[in-house]
Amino acid sequence: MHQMPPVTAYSVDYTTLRARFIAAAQKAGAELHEFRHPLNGPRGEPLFTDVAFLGRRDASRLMVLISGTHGVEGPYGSACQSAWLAESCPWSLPDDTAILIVHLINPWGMAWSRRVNEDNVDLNRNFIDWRADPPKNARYAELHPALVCHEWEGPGRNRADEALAAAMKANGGYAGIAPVIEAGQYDFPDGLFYGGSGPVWSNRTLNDILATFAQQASDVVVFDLHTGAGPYGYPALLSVAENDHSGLAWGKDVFGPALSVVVTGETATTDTGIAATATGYVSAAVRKAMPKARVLPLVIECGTLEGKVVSDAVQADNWLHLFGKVDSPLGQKIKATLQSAFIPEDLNWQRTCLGASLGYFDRALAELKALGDGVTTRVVASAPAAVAVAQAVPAGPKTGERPAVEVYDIHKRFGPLSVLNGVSVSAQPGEVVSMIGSSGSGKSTFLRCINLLEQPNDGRIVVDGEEIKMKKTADGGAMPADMRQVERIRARVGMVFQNFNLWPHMTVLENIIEAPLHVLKEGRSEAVEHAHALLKKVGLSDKHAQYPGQLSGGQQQRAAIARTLAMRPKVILLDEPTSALDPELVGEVLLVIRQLAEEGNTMILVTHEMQFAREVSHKILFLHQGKVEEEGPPAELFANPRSERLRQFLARTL
Ligand SMILES: Nc1ncnc2c1ncn2[C@@H]1O[C@H](COP(=O)(O)OP(=O)(O)OP(=O)(O)O)[C@@H](O)[C@H]1O
Repeated sequence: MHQMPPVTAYSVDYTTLRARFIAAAQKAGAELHEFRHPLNGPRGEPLFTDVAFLGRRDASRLMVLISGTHGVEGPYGSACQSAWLAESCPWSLPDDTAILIVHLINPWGMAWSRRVNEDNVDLNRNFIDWRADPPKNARYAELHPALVCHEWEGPGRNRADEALAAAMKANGGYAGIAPVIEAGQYDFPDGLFYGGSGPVWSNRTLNDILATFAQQASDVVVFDLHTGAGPYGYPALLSVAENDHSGLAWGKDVFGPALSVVVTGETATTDTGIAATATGYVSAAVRKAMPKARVLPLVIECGTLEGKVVSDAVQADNWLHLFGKVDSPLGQKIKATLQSAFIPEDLNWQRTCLGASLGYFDRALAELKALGDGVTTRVVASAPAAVAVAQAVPAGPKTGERPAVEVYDIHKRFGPLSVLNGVSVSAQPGEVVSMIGSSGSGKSTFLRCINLLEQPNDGRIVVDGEEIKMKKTADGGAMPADMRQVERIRARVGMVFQNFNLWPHMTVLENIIEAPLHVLKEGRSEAVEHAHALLKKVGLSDKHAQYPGQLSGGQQQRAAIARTLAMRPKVILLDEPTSALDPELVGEVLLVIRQLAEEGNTMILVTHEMQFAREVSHKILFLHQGKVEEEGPPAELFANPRSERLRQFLARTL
């Protein structure tokens, strides 16, 4: 369904996006309305926020899609809106379900390629309660002179850069000052993340639109479509809220572990890449605008470049509009840098983000329709693997069944170095356990001990109810007693390595069928058929005849995952599966792993991708110096770390 989205390359031109959107909306039979912005675009073109409405105005179930809150991110949201409208034509909605699409709510920012609006306001800081005093951000005031310097280069700029570098050093890097900068501020109209001095045009217009089209609804799912935070090419599903509310439980019910909830607050933290310290989000606005409805506000956030790189691009753009000339060569360079920080000119990124987002839309719409049918089992057509993220009922551990794997009290020494000092873990069928911890804490060694790629010196390992027999060694340690049993059990434990470990002299297909043919003794045609199905699942149908050297790292890792799945493992061990990849290839692999989680595979994952671990895991183990220092469900462990060591680790990595 979403493997080849109709729009393959995003346009970054306002007029083109608008024309595409209107054409798609008309073809879909939507009711169209336009809201004229008071200012024009850079070529004098008039600017509008457009609204497409599908379904009956009195429908009680409503889905809302908002694009372009941060203008320059608009091409992604607009492409999603147009593609979804076009793809599902002709639309047939049940009487009681409607769709409201708000196209480019900050059209000025989109047309001028700015994240902010015409008043330098970050719209996602503007939806505060303007009857009260805006929040204070004293720490931003200290940083402001370093962030907003009138010189592009020269002594003043050097001093500003040095001051910023010193602030970063004192706070543990950019991650230490980002929560202050991105919290938003209401005192410096020329500053970054400025929230404004009152409701801006886009704020008022969104509220007008919701007052006109959304008042009748009682169950509402809202998507606000963003780019620029999180791992490259990974569209994360978030819900941002100042406090708990009924929509969040609904969201968890619908999307399960795929949904991360970001609870905001002055000192709140999150590993999602967005600012938990900020207020005034669109998510708050939509809830306020529909006080009687159950509203699930969602944000899709498609990761691009590192936080500091994106922030530098935003800072340069701020300088350009305050002190520079947009049409100078330097101005054009700054604009191009900003655009590529939010909309990478990378078809793979664009397709992945588009396809995954349409999957989320499908999922939400199916939920709304199911409410009306009184259907309790949620079913939605599944999208193809590499981009399918929004599945039916989210999987979870099957309690009451025999654990898929149990490991007790593992010890491992390398000569004098004691690497594991009694580590235990168990995973129920369908459970995803992630192991996190500093480099050298023993995570990989532990994983390798589970399938005896390393021989533990002590401990017990039980896979699918069968315990690996161990015998004592002369030095008082232990080793497997029966290598044939080890081989048999190993065949039930899949392993995905950091460096893929594909055979370079075999094609992708040969790599996948090799073990099923020789270890499982499957017939060739059965193995080949299964391999093709798995290649389809990981989005590599067309690569079966290629050699690993002809594939990108991300494709090789997806092929390696298909090879692991070919053995129909009881448990899959993944050892830092994305850490050897270029940043732009991480997202595609994470999406495949997330799909495996959602399909109910049992997995033990070693990873440094904290946000991802939080999303997909049912349980997280924090390892420190070869011991489990802390373990628990991700929400608890990340929000309330009990040990100082975990607190420090999270502060360093988030
Ligand atoms: N084969 C080996 N021989 C000797 N020492 C080893 C061996 N394998 C691992 N070690 C040591 O064991 C310790 C734990 O390594 P391990 O790779 O398990 O850590 P980790 O937590 O996975 O780290 P990272 O996150 O950097 O991958 C390290 O000090 C490492 O140098």
